[in-house]
Amino acid sequence: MQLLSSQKMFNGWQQRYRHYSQTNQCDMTFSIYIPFRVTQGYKVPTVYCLAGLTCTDENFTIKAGAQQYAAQLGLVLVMPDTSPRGEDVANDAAYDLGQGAGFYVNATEAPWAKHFQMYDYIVQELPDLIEANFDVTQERSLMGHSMGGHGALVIALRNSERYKSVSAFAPIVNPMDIPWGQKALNAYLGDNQAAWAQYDACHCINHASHRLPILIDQGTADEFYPTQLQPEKLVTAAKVAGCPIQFNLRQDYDHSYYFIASFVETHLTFHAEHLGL
Ligand SMILES: N[C@@H](CCC(=O)N[C@@H](CSC=O)C(=O)NCC(=O)O)C(=O)O
Repeated sequence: MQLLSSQKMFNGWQQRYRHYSQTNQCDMTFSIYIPFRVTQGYKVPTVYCLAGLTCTDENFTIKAGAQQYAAQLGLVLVMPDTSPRGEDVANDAAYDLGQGAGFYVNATEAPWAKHFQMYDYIVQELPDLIEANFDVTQERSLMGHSMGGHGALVIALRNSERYKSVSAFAPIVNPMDIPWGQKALNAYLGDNQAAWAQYDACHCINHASHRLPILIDQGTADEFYPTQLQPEKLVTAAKVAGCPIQFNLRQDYDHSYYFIASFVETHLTFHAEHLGL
């Protein structure tokens, strides 16, 4: 791992690293917030924060205002990139496919399959790297925004023994049924609907072996709410599946990081409680 930057923040450290990813076959960058408690010699749990379309590891890091709460609660925050990147990595001119739009899937189709293995990267390679190199426990939670909310929900529901809780801001919950999802799943997985279903939270929730707690916040003024997000579909599916879900509709909030910053304390407190802090 190569340290790219390190700044003191709320008595802890905000850092950025680059490392070679065996899973994605290219260099990957992530950001991490390490609270003061770790510098005192304690191991603490980790919350992985997955960002949305067009984002890097820096959007959540810079705009969400999460570090002050992570410092108070004693949580490490890990902000991964949203896709593999580089000149040798496939891309598309559109903002919703290719670099910056990995959709947290393991691509099976050319030209994406060689590098776009973001599901395995987030589930296995990145936690292995974090847990080998930082003073964290193996207790983890996931949160995400929009495409990152989709990633957080799918990964937590499919690997519910690995996570204590999952939360999302304005998540895509039923990608098989909305334009962003149909475009990405078709490109990355071909037209195999069974493969698509493995990356659709409304389907995955029926197979979740543990009933892990879910928190979702959605702004009513979000331009993507009616067409791309529709989180109520997951609320209905969760109730049928018997999964505990808390859904907050937030009046007049939009899709931006101003919305996330307004409720990030609530989400981190939710995770801290389920992580036993
Ligand atoms: N049309 C926009 C779309 C990009 C966008 O809104 N990205 C969101 C996530 S949307 C779902 O995953 C985002 O988080 N943007 C970055 C930010 O810092 O706000 C465009 O013009 O690109």
